[in-house]
Amino acid sequence: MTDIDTLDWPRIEADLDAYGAAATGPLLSPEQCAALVALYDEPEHFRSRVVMARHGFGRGEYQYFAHPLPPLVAGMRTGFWPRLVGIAHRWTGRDYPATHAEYLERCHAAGQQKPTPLLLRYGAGDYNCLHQDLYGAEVFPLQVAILLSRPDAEFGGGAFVLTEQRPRMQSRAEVVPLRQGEAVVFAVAERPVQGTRGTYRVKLRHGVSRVTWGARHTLGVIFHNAA
Ligand SMILES: O=C(O)CCC(=O)C(=O)O
Ligand SMILES: [Fe+2]
Repeated sequence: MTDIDTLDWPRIEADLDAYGAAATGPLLSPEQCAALVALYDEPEHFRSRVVMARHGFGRGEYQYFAHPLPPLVAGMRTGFWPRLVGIAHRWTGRDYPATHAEYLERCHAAGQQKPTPLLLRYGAGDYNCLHQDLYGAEVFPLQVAILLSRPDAEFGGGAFVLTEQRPRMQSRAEVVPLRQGEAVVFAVAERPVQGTRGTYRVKLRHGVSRVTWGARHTLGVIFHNAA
């Protein structure tokens, strides 16, 4: 695994400000990716399973991790946190505590106790409709998704897609190509844009285009908990 602190943070931060999303470069090793994928078939790690077609969310399924989170998953939350709080503060004007553990206390006070990190599994024909991962009033504005499968070797299609809705304008789409073990950091729901007459906010949604063959797995890391 690459140390989160050694990722190219000036470039990631610049991409986040410009596009609302940034690929990190290599993060997890193929062995770590395989170990996370293997967890999917061990139900004791999870608090709930969602079959996307049943809710109109798309096609495919995912499971939310239960407490205690596997160390690698917990490490993604605590490791990314100090690198994201400055950006989140600039975007929202809110102050965030130095550690993710302290932020969880804020989530708990807001009635959001359930862990939100999740493992997603897509097969041929599956896709994830454009959405925002909001689970209550407490929202941390950035999240991370890590591709665990090898594109073009284990699956085809299945692009990570973001759309951005500017006020009174048509939507813009952004595709973030990822390698196995690479993460994308992206805006949960909105981001500020510097306009000529001050700052305005654009709405973002993310999803995954249709997987044309094979199996695609991702680890989703959301920093706020769920009600
Ligand atoms: O599978 C993906 O790439 C995206 C999953 C997702 O929606 C998320 O992590 O919030
Ligand atoms: Fe999502």
